[in-house]
Amino acid sequence: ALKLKPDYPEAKENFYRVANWLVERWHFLMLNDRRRNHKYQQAIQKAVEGGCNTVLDIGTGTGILGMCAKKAGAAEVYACELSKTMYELACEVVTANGMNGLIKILHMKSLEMEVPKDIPKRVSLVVTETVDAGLFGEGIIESLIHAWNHLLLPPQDPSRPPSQAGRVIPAGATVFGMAVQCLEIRRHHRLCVSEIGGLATAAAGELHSPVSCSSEDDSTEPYTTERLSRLPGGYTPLTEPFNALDIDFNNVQELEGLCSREVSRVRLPVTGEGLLDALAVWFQLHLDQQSSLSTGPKEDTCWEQAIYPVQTPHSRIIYIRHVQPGDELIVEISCRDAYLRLCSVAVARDGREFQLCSALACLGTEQSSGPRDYTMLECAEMALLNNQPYHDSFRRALAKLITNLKDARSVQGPSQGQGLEVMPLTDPPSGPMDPGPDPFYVLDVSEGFSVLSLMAASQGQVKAYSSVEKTQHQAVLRRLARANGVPEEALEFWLNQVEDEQAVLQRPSREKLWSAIILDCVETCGLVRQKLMEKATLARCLLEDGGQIFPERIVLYGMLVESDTLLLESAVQGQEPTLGFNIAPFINQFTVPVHVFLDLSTLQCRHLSDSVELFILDLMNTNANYTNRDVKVQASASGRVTAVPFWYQIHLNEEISLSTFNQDSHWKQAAVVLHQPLAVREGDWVRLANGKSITMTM
Ligand SMILES: CCc1ccncc1CNCCCCSC[C@H]1O[C@@H](n2ccc3c(N)ncnc32)[C@H](O)[C@@H]1O
Repeated sequence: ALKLKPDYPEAKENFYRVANWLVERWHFLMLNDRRRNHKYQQAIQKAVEGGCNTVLDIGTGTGILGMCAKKAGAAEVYACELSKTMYELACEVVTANGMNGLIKILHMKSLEMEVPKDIPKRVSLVVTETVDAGLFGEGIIESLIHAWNHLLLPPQDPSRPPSQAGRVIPAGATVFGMAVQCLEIRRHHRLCVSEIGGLATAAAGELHSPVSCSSEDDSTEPYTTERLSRLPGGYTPLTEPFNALDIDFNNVQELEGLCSREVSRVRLPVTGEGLLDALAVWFQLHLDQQSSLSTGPKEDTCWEQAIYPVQTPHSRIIYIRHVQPGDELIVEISCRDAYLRLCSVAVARDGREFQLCSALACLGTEQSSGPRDYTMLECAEMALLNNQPYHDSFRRALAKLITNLKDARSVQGPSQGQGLEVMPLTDPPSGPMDPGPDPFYVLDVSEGFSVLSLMAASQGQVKAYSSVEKTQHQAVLRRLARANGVPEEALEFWLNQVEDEQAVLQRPSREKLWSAIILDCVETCGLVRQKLMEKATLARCLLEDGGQIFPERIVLYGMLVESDTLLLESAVQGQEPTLGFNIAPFINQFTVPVHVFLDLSTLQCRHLSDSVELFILDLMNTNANYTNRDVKVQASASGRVTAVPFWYQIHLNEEISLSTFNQDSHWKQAAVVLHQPLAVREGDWVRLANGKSITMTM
């Protein structure tokens, strides 16, 4: 589609989504990390000069480590890469750097490689950086066990010359952990509020995010990742960093023993007072005896840390999770199924131990007894639930609308049917029950878990339709309804009755129209949802007189910033960071101009302008939109504009609006990163021409 109509916005947006998916953002960070590249190059050079002259690069990515080995003088260099996109890219890069035919690149996973099928004989050196923030997440343990058993010469020992011995770079790793208090982490993993939008939340029961060490079901992952140094609101260390694990990649017995190693327990003196929200984990990668790379929160490293949220039964959360100096935190460390698992199992105080989570559960040894006693919400759904201003704004806007409609009715009497024949989705209540005043019909088409329909139903005289689909989530809403005195029949689940989303926007019953339709406009990542305007246009036709869609208007704001951080995450900055190898033009094909999931409040950047209104999406009458309005922005300081971050003011009605850029917001922000930074002097005017997705022409 892009070739046919290059400026077709939808296709462009989809291409960027695909590019984002094909090549992970860390490739840019890694290749721009000149220190990391230089350290690997030094270690490889030393090994090759020390006699390792046959090399295998596992997970070559763009091929940079393989090329280091070749350049260091290795006789034979092999590389393997499991991603097709990266494999093809590595072939181009190696050729462009004059090493075509000198490095044999295989499109396969190292575990499938055999001697002599894929490489003629065992190699004396394996180099790899197949690690993620939790160290083992890219399968390095499994890869190295296989490499030692099938691809590497036997390890160094005095009886053999170095050229006949095998070794690995990195030589090993030291894993550190630290207990932290951090509100930003807490609000993504547990319910922190006892009331939202006028609804008491206790009846919701246990709510957990899908990040947990203890539960067996595969819908969870043991850890999530965060850049601790960039989290809004920061974090408070509750213990000193502790050594969680040491691993020697040159000792295959140790590698094989890792997964069967019994669980180790550490007792950590609590050194700070606060709520125990999570364990943060990072590591030092020892490339060889002399040099190492660290992913710690204090380093000015670009890497994230692994985060193990403390999942404690809500009932016991308060007095146990609040720790203070003098307490001891007991943590279990295990490597079940090749993932590093850390679990805070108990707090020791005055000689007694208070369990945080059932120790057995931490090991997943106890079979999950019966249906789990909690409900799983995505992290973004949990953060939304904790966003009180969001729910209060909706509650006030809904109340205002219902009041206006009641007043209008008392003036003109009950609204007559429009007489239009439509496919009835739910017949109005029939039978002896007193018809009472006609209810107001409210439809919530939010994505994912949303309590807005229940908030509408709790206004009274409202029949609310929720688009919540999962039975577990519907059960939570029903429990909340009962606990908050909302009659059962005031809340219906819509998607169970209709086959497709299009039908969702049909009329509630034979002759009724909707009083309000709640749309979900902005994705958590910071972008407007696709097809929003089409949905709004359809929804508007289904409103009764005086009815409203929420929000009625979205205003997009942006500003000019100078941010090296965003540049380093978006494109390789020339040949210098990549040891002089010509890699940038190849990997930069996958640069995407729009960066999402940003925490703009903590992004290192210089503001080069005030925030300005970029464009308006008027959902109540689409033809009022300025789709390609030009905006002029005046530079408030001199510098290089590298990006235009943007966010939204969501207007529910004339008086009530909420921003997607504030500390309670569950939304992250997005930014357009310029292809070429633009030098500006204070006072310069910059023209931002924006189409559907903001493009920058200056
Ligand atoms: C301080 C390092 C650091 C710390 C914290 N966070 C990130 C980093 C940076 N490292 C990220 C690399 C992570 C991705 S691994 C790099 C490339 O290797 C490929 N692969 C992975 C396993 C594998 C295999 N067995 N056989 C062949 N290919 C394999 C992947 O397809 C990927 O393209």
